[in-house]
Amino acid sequence: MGLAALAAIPLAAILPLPDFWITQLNYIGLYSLTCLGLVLLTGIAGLTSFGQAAFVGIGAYTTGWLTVNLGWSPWLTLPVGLAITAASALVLALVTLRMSGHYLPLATIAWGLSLYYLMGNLDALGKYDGILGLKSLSLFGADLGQGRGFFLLTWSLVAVMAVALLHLLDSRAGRAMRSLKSGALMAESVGISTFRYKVLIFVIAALLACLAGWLLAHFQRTVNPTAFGLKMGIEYLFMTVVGGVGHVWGAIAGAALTRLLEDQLQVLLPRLIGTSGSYEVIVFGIALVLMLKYQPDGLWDFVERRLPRPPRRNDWADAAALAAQPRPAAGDPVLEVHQLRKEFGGLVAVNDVGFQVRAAEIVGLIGPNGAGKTTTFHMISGVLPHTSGTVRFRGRPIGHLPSRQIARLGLARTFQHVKMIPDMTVLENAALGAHARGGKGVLAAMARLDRAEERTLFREAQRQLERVGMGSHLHELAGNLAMGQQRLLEIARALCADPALLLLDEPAAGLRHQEKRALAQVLRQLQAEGMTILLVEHDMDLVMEVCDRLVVMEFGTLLMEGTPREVRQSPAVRAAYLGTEH
Ligand SMILES: Nc1ncnc2c1ncn2[C@@H]1O[C@H](COP(=O)(O)OP(=O)(O)OP(=O)(O)O)[C@@H](O)[C@H]1O
Repeated sequence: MGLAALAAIPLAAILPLPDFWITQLNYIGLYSLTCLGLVLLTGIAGLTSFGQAAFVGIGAYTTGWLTVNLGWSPWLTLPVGLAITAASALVLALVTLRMSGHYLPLATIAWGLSLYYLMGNLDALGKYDGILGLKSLSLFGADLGQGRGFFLLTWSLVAVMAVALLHLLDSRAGRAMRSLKSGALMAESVGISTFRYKVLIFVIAALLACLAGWLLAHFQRTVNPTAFGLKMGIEYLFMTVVGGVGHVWGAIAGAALTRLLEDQLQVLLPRLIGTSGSYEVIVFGIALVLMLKYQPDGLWDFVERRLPRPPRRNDWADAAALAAQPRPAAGDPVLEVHQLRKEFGGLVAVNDVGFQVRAAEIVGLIGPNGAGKTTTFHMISGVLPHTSGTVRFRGRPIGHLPSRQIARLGLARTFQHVKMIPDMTVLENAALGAHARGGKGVLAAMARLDRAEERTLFREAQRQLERVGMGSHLHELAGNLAMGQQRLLEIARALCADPALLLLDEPAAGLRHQEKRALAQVLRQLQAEGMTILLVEHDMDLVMEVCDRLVVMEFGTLLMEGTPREVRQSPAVRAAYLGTEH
């Protein structure tokens, strides 16, 4: 589709379209570039920005000032504009992206407003009159003007950027980006630095806006603050939402629909109403409300749901295997928990608990509801900081490390409430688990230089899915899976990390009898292959069947440790489960 779009551009340029339509298409192309950034920022990463127009302004003013005052070639001003944009976006991202909830959109509004007033008040930038007399772009001596030449350049850039973003989203880095909207917990647990990816996305979106600004300045041959204010920032977001904020092609659909509708309404509405005025704004407002109610995922989502979704072509069957970590020798201590404590205010959720897990052992952490099992899991895996105590993984203290670093050391986990990306396929979800075993970044992905690594990641994902009996679901959307299958997918994702220790939080919850039998089989098979497993589980049949040892907790404290037989015979454990005194 991307290549078809690229090929269609020269064709469109030679069509006998009136100049008016070429101008319209040029505006649509310019808006599309900024909207492409917003797809990544808002649609993929879930970060709302009203400040994109300010980055368009940086691109436009940089080239305006340098070409008019210093006589630079516009082609030299582009890297300068991109550098200024990257630096300012980086600073803004570092300051704002740790903010949660409404604070980020508010910060982008503040950014948009302050840049607008800065541009409008600086003498050097011509205050509110702006900079006049820019030259149009020329390439190899040919003036690109405002017509077909400019059309070719702008739409080539739009197509290249759209294809680059499509490539990016279908890559290791892209999967990490697509995982951001579901919260940081799962992504960090597979070794992804969510903050780093958010910053990257913010900078990419700003660079796309800057590129649009550079083009716009030479298209309009004048630069003034109106085109870069908050109103325009809101309009870019509006276009993207209408087009389909989660889809690359939605950016172009939104820009086209908005521009064409705006233009038609500006002519039609005053005729219908009988007086002139900006009535199109009111119609847009109503349209947006209706759109958000009836088609919240935008125009392109409506189109895409009607397009066939061919399964990914399997090109990884003969890919090389990923390098694996050396396994600890059977019997070596893999996990040592000592005097681990967690206080939530006055509540002691985990009270100086200690136990060990040795290599190739399956240990069950059991206890009644609220005993502190999940909290213990969270502390071991770095999700929650502990109040006191130590955790050692393969002899190394890990208590102070964030979860993504613990994951990278070889500790993988699943969650009590399954965490997967519903609109990614089962295969892609599992491949997320192997994130830390790959290294290709954003640029390699955009240029499709990551295919060899991608094949190794998918080969591993398929292998692990087959290992847990999910080999026939590779291309299904994870959101369509039954609960039991989702849990197996989480286990496969954890296995993709090549862990030395697997923490499974209630893996049998929601599974049917047959699925539980299959799970027990998988766990025993993993153990036979040398895997070490610590699991929290309420299903006593499963626990008694697969575990070598059990650690029993009650009210945050360690009640007893022993073999399943010893635990089954313990009056204290029975009393704890029945809720009687012991
Ligand atoms: N973030 C939190 N803030 C305050 N209290 C918490 C928090 N998380 C857990 N708790 C409390 O800590 C105690 C232990 O909870 P935890 O979820 O670890 O138990 P659990 O053994 O995993 O229970 P279950 O089997 O029901 O999942 C409970 O009393 C719970 O209410």
